[in-house]
Amino acid sequence: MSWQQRIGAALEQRQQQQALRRRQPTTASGPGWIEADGQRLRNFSANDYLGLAQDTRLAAAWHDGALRYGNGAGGSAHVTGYHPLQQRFEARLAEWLGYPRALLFISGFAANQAIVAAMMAKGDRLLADKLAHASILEAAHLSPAELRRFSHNQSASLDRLLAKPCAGETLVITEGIFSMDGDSAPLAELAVSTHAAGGWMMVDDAHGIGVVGEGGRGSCWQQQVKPELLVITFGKAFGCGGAALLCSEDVADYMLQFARHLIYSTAMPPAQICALDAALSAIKLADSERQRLHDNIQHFRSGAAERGLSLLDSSSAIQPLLVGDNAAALALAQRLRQAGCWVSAIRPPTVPPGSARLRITLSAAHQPADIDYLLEALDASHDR
Ligand SMILES: Cc1ncc(COP(=O)(O)O)c(C=O)c1O
Repeated sequence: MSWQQRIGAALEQRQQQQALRRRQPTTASGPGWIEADGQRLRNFSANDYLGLAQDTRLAAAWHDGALRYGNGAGGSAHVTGYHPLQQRFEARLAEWLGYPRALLFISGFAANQAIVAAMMAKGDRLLADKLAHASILEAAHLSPAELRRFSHNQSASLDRLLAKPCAGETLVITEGIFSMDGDSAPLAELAVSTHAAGGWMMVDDAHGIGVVGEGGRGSCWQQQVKPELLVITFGKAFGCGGAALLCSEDVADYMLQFARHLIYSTAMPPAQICALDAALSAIKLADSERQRLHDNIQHFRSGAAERGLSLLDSSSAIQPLLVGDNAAALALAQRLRQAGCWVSAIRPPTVPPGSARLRITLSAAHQPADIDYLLEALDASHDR
């Protein structure tokens, strides 16, 4: 088979499965709104849970930062790209979350790849939740360590895997709030099992940080759990981009030697760090936004129940409506778009086969009337 035939066959297969992915240019159009193809739509697909992605405080900090410090970091943090702003912001994050150290990464995907690659060696064992994010599983598949997956959120299933002997080290990985299902991991139970077996725990709290826990400190804070490795990302509630690992002094120093995504990649631009610093200040003060988001979630779930719409069991800002069939999920997303709501259809391989869904996300930027509008549109468009 030639390159051309291989690529053609893969695309054809995706097409036949109604799983071909396409991107559509969109622009933000005011908090909670998006513009696509000249149409302004209510946006129920973003991870901008607190409405910070368009916050002018962040924009001003980014703008001022670029004027003062330039556009790019100019090199890896190991060369000339480690700006004092980064050092200060890392210290601020560490203090906020009660860890000795924080290390910035340019994205959550890069952080997960780097951490798994640096931690895991041949003979080790990586135990990941079945629904762990692609960035974790991708890294795990590339790793020489053995990968086993435990049933979603089932500590008994994790216990069974932990009971098997392993000559090397064990790392258990889960998410705080799951990106596609919106439910929370039983972190305390998983931590007890992991530590009883002498393992370490890594939690990716991309969807919990800023949103849950006292002052937005995330799922681990909320559940009083302190994993050895905590990953937070800044593309969601922080309204920006980038990620950080929270860890011990030794782990941070170890990562600086062995995390190749840190060593061989240009550091985060200082102006972006200015915006992140402003985002952290905003998040610390965002109790009313978190309350509004919580109210929006309650409002949506009770409206969905009244209309007989079956949502997955989630109390987070991620409210999936299971459809099952790929084509049906796409058609429903299309009908909603015609009705003025942007909701993404998520299909395999992002989610398990047969579980295509609408991934509805709510934000503090939504008004109750926007949510009523979506509920009416869902009621009218969804064949149940
Ligand atoms: C759970 C989880 N981890 C990691 C990532 C990747 O983060 P980033 O978008 O910063 O690369 C995502 C985002 O899509 C996510 O949902």
